[in-house]
Amino acid sequence: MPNYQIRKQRCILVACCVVHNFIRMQSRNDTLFQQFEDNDVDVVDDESSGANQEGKNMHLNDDNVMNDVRDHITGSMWLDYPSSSFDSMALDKDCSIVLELSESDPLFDTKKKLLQDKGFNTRQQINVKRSSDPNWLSTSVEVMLQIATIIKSTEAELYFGQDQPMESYGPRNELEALNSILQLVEASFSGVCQMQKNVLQELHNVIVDMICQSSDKHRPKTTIVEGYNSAKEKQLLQWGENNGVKTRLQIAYVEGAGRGAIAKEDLKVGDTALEIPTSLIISEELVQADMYHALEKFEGITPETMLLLWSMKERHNCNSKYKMYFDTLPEEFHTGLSFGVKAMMALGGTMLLDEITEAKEHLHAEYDKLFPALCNEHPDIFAPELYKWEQFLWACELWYSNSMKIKFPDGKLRTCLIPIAGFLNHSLYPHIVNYGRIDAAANTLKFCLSRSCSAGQECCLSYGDFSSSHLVTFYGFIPQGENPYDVIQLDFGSAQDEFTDGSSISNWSTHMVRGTWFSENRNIFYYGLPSPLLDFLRSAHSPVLHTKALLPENLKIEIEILENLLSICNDMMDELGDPDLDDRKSTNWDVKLAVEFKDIQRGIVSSVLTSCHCGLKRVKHELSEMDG
Ligand SMILES: C[S@@+](CC[C@H](N)C(=O)[O-])C[C@H]1O[C@@H](n2cnc3c(N)ncnc32)[C@H](O)[C@@H]1O
Repeated sequence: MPNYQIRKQRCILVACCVVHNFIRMQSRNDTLFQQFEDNDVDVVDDESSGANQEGKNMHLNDDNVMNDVRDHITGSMWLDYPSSSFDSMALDKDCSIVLELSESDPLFDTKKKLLQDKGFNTRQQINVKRSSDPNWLSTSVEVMLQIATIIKSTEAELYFGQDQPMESYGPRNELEALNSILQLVEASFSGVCQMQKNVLQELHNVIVDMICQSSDKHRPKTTIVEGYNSAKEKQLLQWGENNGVKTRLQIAYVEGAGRGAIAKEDLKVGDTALEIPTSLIISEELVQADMYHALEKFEGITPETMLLLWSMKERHNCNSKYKMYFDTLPEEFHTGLSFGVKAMMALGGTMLLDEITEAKEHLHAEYDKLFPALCNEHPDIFAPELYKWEQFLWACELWYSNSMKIKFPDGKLRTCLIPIAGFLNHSLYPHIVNYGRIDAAANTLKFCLSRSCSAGQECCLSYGDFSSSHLVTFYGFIPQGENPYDVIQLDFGSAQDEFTDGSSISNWSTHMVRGTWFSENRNIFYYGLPSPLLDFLRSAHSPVLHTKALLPENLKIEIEILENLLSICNDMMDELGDPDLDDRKSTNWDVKLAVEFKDIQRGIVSSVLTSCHCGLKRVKHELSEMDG
């Protein structure tokens, strides 16, 4: 078990006759993702699990600075591996495509149920054959997309996607699903007859068109700041190119996001925007023998912690191979871990306050385990002036906000810093979603486009399916646009174990809400609210099987559960309080971020309140019609 666990969110006791006198409500943003991503890593590579790595895997070891707050809260930083779910997707001889849900998928049961509900099997063959139907190709792709969307979905996407159109799974999911099908089609070209090749080519074109259409819907505005002096960044690019980096990106200053990578030319789906030789990647191999031997005595110390301590020293080494890289790094990182008192106060009423507080406490405790012991025992290796708390925090912020987990050809996952790739910013509508695997043949790390990027446009990655609270804590920003991963988790305590509803697609162990603007189904029995939550509340009300028939007894239950949810959300709103005008006027980066975060939380809760009110109105109206 990880050594760092976020304390559960403060509880609000909600008077509720429905669930045995009370429901304990907690809201927490990140637990879900921690669970999911940790699983994701295990699925990608069993060999890389801590058990098989003799204490060298940062995910599963106990005493690790970087294993750390971020991982223990929500998994990795830029973790973005192609999921194993599609490993068995294959094109058979008859030119039909087989999509298969991997049994090792951590959400196998939930996805299987959902696939079956939609009339698919976990191994589904789709015939791609010409027919008299003029839409034969797009129809096939639509079917594949439906299956791929489910296979590629995260827990939150499944939770909120139930009883919603497939588009509600979000743009990242859609992009990943389409690209997965595309990769399969591309991989199938060799060894097939010309007729099949023609079909595959047409299929390829249809998928690329769909990706382009989806991209046109989601074009976030980025403003490039003119006149930005990027001498250091240019030098780093030059150094990279001299050492084998191939790039079709240049560095510019992007309003609100610092430096970013801009396409130098039009880039198409599948193009490689950036290619970094493995020899330039900063990974655990760089920790010198003397430092390694001094550190290995610390029980459970991981390669990631060693590397972090290495980077604290290396940044001051004038002869470092990575001097140009270190020179481009900021003197200060503005992540949640550096929030001052005012910003923390501005976060009052949110879970983020607790999360950042605990993250800081954890880092302090980790620092105290290592220092001053290391400086006293090995002053030649750990010069005290390089290992002060502030420098340690700087290094933690560097690794949290700039590292990537990379899978190497030996099958191991390593946490790395990647010069130049470190300029890529995150987007909810990313251009690059699959990265993180060294191409063994080329011995490089490639960043290939999952959607096109025009010359002059910023090219962005997906760092992961992160909530704003995670992004604020470890990266220090809130992304542009509506973040579908901004969820508020509701913990109903023991009531949750007691009232699981067998009729839902899965017995969800956690319940949550997010902005109801993402939802399209506002009918009675749905209200724009997540079905698993409503089903849970209904079962808690009475354990009999509930139907969605418009009957007075059902509508009375609807009124009770909506009033119950209203009460929970009203309490949450009270906790958040009114916006503080002084905070709003503040020009401090951290207070501004805290205010923005709190506004997002208010927006989510307020949307749920509105949905409950509208739902209640409709149900009461329907009931009065029946009575009349
Ligand atoms: C890997 S670095 C990307 C390069 C960074 N912009 C720079 O100037 O060095 C990650 C950091 O970039 C910033 N960043 C990334 N994506 C962002 C976004 N969508 N909006 C605002 N800031 C972003 C955050 O400060 C984050 O900690």
